[in-house]
Amino acid sequence: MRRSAAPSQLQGNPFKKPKFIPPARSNPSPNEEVPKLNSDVKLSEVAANKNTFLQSQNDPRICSFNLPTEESSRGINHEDNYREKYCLEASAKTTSDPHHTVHLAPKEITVSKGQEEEPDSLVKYFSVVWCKPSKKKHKKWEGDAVLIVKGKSFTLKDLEGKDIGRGIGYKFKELEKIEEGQTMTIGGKEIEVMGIISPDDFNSGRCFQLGGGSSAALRSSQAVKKCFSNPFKSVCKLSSKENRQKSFQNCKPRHDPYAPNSLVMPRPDNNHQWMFSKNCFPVVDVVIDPHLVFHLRPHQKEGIIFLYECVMGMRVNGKCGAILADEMGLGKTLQCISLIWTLQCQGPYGGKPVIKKTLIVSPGSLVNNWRKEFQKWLGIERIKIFTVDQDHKVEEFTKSPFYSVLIISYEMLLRSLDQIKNIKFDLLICDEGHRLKNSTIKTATALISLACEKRIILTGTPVQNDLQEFFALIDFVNPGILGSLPSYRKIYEEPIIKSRQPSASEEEKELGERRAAELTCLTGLFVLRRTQEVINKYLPPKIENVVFCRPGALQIELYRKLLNSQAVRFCLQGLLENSSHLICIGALKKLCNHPCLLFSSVKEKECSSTWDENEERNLYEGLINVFPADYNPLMFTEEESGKLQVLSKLLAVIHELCPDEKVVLVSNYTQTLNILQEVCKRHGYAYTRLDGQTQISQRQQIVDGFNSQYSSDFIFLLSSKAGGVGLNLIGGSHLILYDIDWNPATDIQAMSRVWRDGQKHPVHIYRLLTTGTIEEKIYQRQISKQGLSGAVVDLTKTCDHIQFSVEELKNLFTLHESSHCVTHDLLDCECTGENHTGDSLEKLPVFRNCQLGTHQQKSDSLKPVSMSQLKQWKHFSGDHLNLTDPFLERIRENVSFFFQNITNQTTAI
Ligand SMILES: Nc1ncnc2c1ncn2[C@@H]1O[C@H](COP(=O)(O)OP(=O)(O)OP(=O)(O)O)[C@@H](O)[C@H]1O
Ligand SMILES: [Mg+2]
Repeated sequence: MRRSAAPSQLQGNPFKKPKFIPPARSNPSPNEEVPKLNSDVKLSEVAANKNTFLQSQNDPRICSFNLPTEESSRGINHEDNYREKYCLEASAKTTSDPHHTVHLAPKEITVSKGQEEEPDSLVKYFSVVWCKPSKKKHKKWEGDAVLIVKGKSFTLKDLEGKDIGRGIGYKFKELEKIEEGQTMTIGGKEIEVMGIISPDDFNSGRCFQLGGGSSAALRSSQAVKKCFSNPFKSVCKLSSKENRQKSFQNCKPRHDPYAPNSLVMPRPDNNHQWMFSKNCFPVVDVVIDPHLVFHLRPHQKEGIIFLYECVMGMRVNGKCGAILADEMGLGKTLQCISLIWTLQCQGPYGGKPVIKKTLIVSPGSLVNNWRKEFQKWLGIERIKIFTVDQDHKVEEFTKSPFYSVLIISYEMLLRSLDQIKNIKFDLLICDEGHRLKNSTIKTATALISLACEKRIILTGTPVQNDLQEFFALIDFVNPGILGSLPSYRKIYEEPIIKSRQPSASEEEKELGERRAAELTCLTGLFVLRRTQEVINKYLPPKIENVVFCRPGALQIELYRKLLNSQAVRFCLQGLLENSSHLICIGALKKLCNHPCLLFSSVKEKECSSTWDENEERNLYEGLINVFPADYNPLMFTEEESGKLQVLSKLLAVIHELCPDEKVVLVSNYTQTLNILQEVCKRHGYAYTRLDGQTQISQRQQIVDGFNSQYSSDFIFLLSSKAGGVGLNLIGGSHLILYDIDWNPATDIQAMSRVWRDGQKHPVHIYRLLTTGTIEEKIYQRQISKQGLSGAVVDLTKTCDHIQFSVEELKNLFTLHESSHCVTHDLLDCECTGENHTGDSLEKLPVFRNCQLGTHQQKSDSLKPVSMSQLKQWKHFSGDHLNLTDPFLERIRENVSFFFQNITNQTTAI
């Protein structure tokens, strides 16, 4: 029989070959069975939570069988090596699975009408080749497939996971006897059985990775070949024997690996040496510059080892990408700088540098922050940095031999793509790289087109909430590792999503969980996320307050009027266009910030030509009459807004009690910032401002100015959406969130700007909400299950993405005038607001602080607090304030309720 087109026929039968080798297992001996995951290892836990299927990405129980051997990690024995510990744990838990059939509980075995024993639960899997039925002796096989036999029925799936044949009603005995080499006609296709697939290989999806064009084994072998032919060619060329001998003699580590506290990178194993050390250079220890090590936090040392292993292709065979998804403020920048500096000066083979040029792409507002961080950690002499801006073009970098690092914004990158493409970069770092989650957008396409193999994405946002976005990020750093998008969808996304439906069968649930676990395992090798807790101990205390401000009399009157408007009533009857409720919500939010904002909007609309047709007419009608006849929005008063009154008093007390401290004042709206700015002026507070309109080139200057101890600025006005991401505002130790966003990520991003490394003072955070209004509802949504689930951490998600039922809209459009705090009413708390000290914190489960452990998702500080966590906070009504907090004391008469939580309470406030 002639075998032709099926890929497995060209490569031989994969199921007769050694099984799929997990990519990072770098040196399995040829005869060694690759350990499979023991089902005892509770992989199902990983997927149990619908939204957290990848939460244990780096769970050592799953992945650590890929960790380096004792020999290969010898060099880092000066450090408390977290991996060694986990390696042992994992080896005890891994085992090979000899079974090829799945026997479910015997009670499921049924007897058919014909009394033929027909256990429906007995499922077998085979690798097959198929073609259309023909009488020809020499078959022309058209493709590989997976045959799934269950009872009397079967399904044939191609290697992209699509069903290509189905049949029922076969004789059980016929199907039972299927064996290797057998040919048969089934479902209109002729097949030949090539081998048996273990349930484990099927459930994990590995059988789809083998044999086909997207096979992981094939991919990695291709990648190996590619790397082998070109690994470090550009940086370590040797011409003559003489040169080589000379170089060999000079092969010494750049820094002493045995010095106390030295940080030494893992040595490459034999397999790596065979692939990459073409000139057979001796292996030399790569040692991080002690100057840097002195400053590094333990998690940063681990992060550098992780990044090193990834980009060196030591974790995933032939793949050199990584995602560092540490939470905000953990120092991703410093970890990358350490990596760049190390690879630029050193390498494991003869000490030759691994990289020459690095490209860093970041949001415009962070370009200069990168430069500053390089200077901060390495000084100006060690490394030459080039930042691209209006006056410094890429050409300058190209012409000069001095620069080794190019830093450019995403926007500039698009403009200079042609020049960038002509430069050979050995390392590409994309800061705030979650923007590449959509591979069709221009920036992503541009970056994908760059030839550089070593790619790192940095992001403070977890990457695993949306399976398609996850694919885009993974495929960017390690192209092809998850196969093609269609096959990824069939093999991972569809079963995982199906398994989360309430209607999913046990079988579907199990399959989804196994696929999720496999995906986790595969990607966890090069995705690392640690949470804020790892640096808490280096930070000063943080006092977080949620402050419920009583609305002003004018606000209440206007609020009632808006709720009685025709527009709101139509919304509640479902009579208006889809987006009408957004207009109503927008108006209520403006009113909460200050009535003058609403006044201006109404006046603006009245003058607009579209006023007559506009739905806003239904909303605003009669509203102007509620304002005093001579109302002038420019002459607004603080008393008209509950929050503004509180803010004004807060600023005064901070100014008075802490004259050396500064305040970051955040709003999502430019117009509101204008009001806040006016307040600063009226009180004579020196301020600086950064919003969407601020020139990118000026942003770092503004930040530096504020952070400087010599600056006279008291207040930093920040539009969080416009420029909050990635900024370090440690000059401020009080942060006031003036308004609330639907997306908790926006608020959390803003709040993380001050409580970070380098902060000297205790940090006070005030979140202002107007009691009983829509702001409370938005807050409740943030902290409720509904808000906590799903991709709440995605900064791009806006209110437009939220679907509201009429019931929810009714709740949104209700003003609770008599409650001190609707949020507290909802907590099921028995206290009456008399200085409740919160439920015992001991009752809370103890969460591990990094992804390498369990419960990672729960301790993720990017998640807003939950309702039950809020109940643990101290809380009290304004009337019962009985704390020594002088700041709260000063605002109590305008506040109906407080929640307070203190982290790191080591020193008195
Ligand atoms: N080991 C360290 N010692 C002292 N300060 C540090 C250390 N590591 C980082 N920092 C400082 O902490 C601040 C935050 O670091 P960085 O900007 O790199 O955080 P990040 O992880 O990129 O956060 P984000 O996700 O918000 O961008 C910076 O000012 C940085 O200089
Ligand atoms: Mg950053």
